[in-house]
Amino acid sequence: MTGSELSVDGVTLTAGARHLVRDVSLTARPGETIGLVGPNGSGKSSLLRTVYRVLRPDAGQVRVDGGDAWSMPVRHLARTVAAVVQDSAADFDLAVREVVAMGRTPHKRLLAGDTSEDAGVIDSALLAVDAVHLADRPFDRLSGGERQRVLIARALAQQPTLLVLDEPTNHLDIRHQLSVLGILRRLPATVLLALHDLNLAAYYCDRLHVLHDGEVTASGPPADVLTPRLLAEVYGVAAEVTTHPRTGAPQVTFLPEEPLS
Ligand SMILES: Nc1ncnc2c1ncn2[C@@H]1O[C@H](COP(=O)(O)OP(=O)(O)OP(=O)(O)O)[C@@H](O)[C@H]1O
Repeated sequence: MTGSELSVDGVTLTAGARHLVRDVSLTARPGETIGLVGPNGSGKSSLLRTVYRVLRPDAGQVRVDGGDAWSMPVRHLARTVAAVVQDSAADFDLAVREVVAMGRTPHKRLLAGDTSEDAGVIDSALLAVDAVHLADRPFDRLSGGERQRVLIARALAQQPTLLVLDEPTNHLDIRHQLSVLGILRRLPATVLLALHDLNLAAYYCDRLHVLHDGEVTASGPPADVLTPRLLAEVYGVAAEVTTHPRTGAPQVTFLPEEPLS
């Protein structure tokens, strides 16, 4: 598995008279982990939808390895881009292993069964998200965090070169948040993910893009982007940013408006 080059050039997305995303440009180089951060309603999910081809931009272009993502044959797109979306309505009447096996579909001929290679990829994906013990359980009876891990395993089994994830740590306990983000960071694939937790974004992402009211207001390495000034402007909160003495990553401490006592 290698990484794709992603280039979002001047993408604008509207709904009626509203701009959900306005003239957004960003890049992800092969193998980079790129974080999209910003307040609720700032346009993160909408922008991601233009990348994994659910919402067509009104203007601008999404290019993957130089080709227009919106002109690619569907099968080629499915072999290239995998998406893990928020609260997907995935009430599959399937066992967990079958859900993960769906990730292999773009690599197979119609109605072909699983090869031993497919089985190995599925096993590795289940192991990566700590879900081997769930393999035979019905997907629709899992907890929110277990489902999320299985959907991430399905995306890993797809072996994409570009992985797009909307709040992948949603529902996950802290151990699984750290392990999933560690796995994503180490993948050779290029990863674009929306995250709310700025400290996790700072630690695991090579670069961040900050969205505010549908526009990118800052881009760069986390230490350059996550400044008290930007956090005040974009989120309207006071914060202190230090460099963590052990991880070397920026660490954001939010300062409540009023002391508790
Ligand atoms: N189909 C739609 N029609 C109209 N408005 C929409 C539509 N989809 C999203 N919006 C609005 O667009 C804005 C951006 O939404 P989006 O879901 O992209 O934000 P977000 O940054 O992902 O937010 P969150 O952090 O809450 O998940 C919001 O104000 C939302 O209400």
